[in-house]
Parts: sequence; structure tokens; C-alpha cells
Amino acid sequence: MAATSRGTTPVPPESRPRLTVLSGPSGVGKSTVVAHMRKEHPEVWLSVSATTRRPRPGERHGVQYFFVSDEEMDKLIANGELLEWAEFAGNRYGTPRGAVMERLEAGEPVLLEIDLQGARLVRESMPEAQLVFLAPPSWEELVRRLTGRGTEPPEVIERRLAAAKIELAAESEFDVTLVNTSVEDVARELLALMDVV
Ligand SMILES: Nc1nc2c(ncn2[C@@H]2O[C@H](COP(=O)(O)OP(=O)(O)O)[C@@H](O)[C@H]2O)c(=O)[nH]1
Ligand SMILES: Nc1ncnc2c1ncn2[C@@H]1O[C@H](COP(=O)(O)OP(=O)(O)O)[C@@H](O)[C@H]1O
Repeated sequence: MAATSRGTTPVPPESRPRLTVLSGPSGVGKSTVVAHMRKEHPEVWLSVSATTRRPRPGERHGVQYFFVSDEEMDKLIANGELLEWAEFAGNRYGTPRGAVMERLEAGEPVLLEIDLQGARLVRESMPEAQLVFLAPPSWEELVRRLTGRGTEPPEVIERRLAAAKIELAAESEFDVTLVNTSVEDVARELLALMDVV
């Protein structure tokens, strides 16, 4: 494994996990890495979460997220339709259970891009899942990326940076850390961890 990863132990092919969770602080580059990976490997299935957050310009319902109202989210939770859910920086996010279970039952690799609280819940309910932490090269670079993305006002950025401190302190709970210096390198390593290439 290249210098971008920490804590990787080789896993025999027959016991490779089919469910991979990618977490990391807001702005570290999770969406960028996943988009890059799926451009070359569209067969990698990424769960589309439900969220009460408002869409950013260019985001489409059913593509980046299912954008739902508070009431719709209440129903999804009450009906047990979410594999996990969490509140992050003032909005709720959850993974639709049905689509994930279908893919897993078909033996296909599944990728969830969720926050630390969600990763912990998945670890409890599916201990065989592989938990991958995406870390920034430095704190300064994380601030630069989150600010530079220009999608959130300053008070939301502050809230996300406060969450980032908690998330960075939890890195050791993950099976593997990938440091997002190069999008291409991280995408390649994630594919290898998912046993896609
Ligand atoms: N627990 C949980 N977290 C999610 C889910 N979907 C997205 N998230 C996380 O919610 C956080 C905020 O996501 P978002 O508002 O899209 O901001 P971004 O990650 O900075 O682009 C990120 O850490 C996401 O990984 C989900 O279904 N469950
Ligand atoms: N390896 C990288 N080097 C420099 N900039 C990056 C890198 N990865 C992502 N970025 C930039 O950082 C910002 C946040 O990335 P994004 O994928 O939206 O993060 P996340 O999904 O983790 O919140 C974006 O402007 C993106 O272009």
C-alpha cells in the first residue's frame, strides 16, 4: 500500500468485506474521491442517502441525495427504513436500508459515504464492514478546502470545523486511514480496499 494509507493489514480474498464505509471531516474530499473513482469504475455502487439539508446548486434529488422534509425523515426513521441515521451540523442524514441490503445480498460491493456517528452505528450492526477514514494532509489544508469550496456560509463552516475536530480525534476507530493528498492515489487505494481492482 502506498504512503497515503495507515494501518492496513492484508485480508484474504474470501473474507474481504463487501460493505465499505468512507468517513472523514467535511471538506476533506470524500465526494471528490468517490466521483473520481466512479468515473473509471461506474460499477462501484454508492448508496444515496436521504437528508434534510437543502440542495447545493447543481445537486439533484436522487443523485447526490434524496432531499426530504423533516416530516418525511421522521417517517423514514419511524418505519425502520434507514440502516442508520445521524444529525450532522444541524441536518439529518440517513442510509436507505432496502437498496443496500439488495446489493449486499447480490454479493456486490457497497460503499457508504457517511459521518462518524453513522460509521459507529454500522460497525455495531455489521461488524464485518470495513471502515475507512479519509484524513486531510493538515488542519490548515482542511480549512482551505472547506472554505474554498464556497458552498457554506461562515457560520456553517465553523460548525463543520467543530465537528471535524471530533472526527479527527476518532481516526483510530477506523480500520484504515487514507490521507487525501492526491485524489487519484486515494481513489486507487479505495478501489483496492474494496477489491474492485
Ligand atoms: N450518518 C450519516 N451521515 C451521512 C449520510 N449521508 C451523508 N452523511 C455525512 O453527513 C456529512 C455532511 O454531508 P454534506 O452536507 O453532504 O457535506 P459534505 O460532506 O461536506 O459535502 C458528511 O460527513 C457526510 O458523509 C448518511 O446517510 N448517514
Ligand atoms: N486531494 C485534493 N487536493 C486538493 N483539493 C481537493 C482534494 N480533494 C478534494 N479537494 C477539494 O476540496 C473541496 C472539498 O471536497 P469535497 O469532495 O466536497 O469534500 P467532502 O465531500 O469530504 O465534504 C473541493 O473544493 C474539492 O475540489
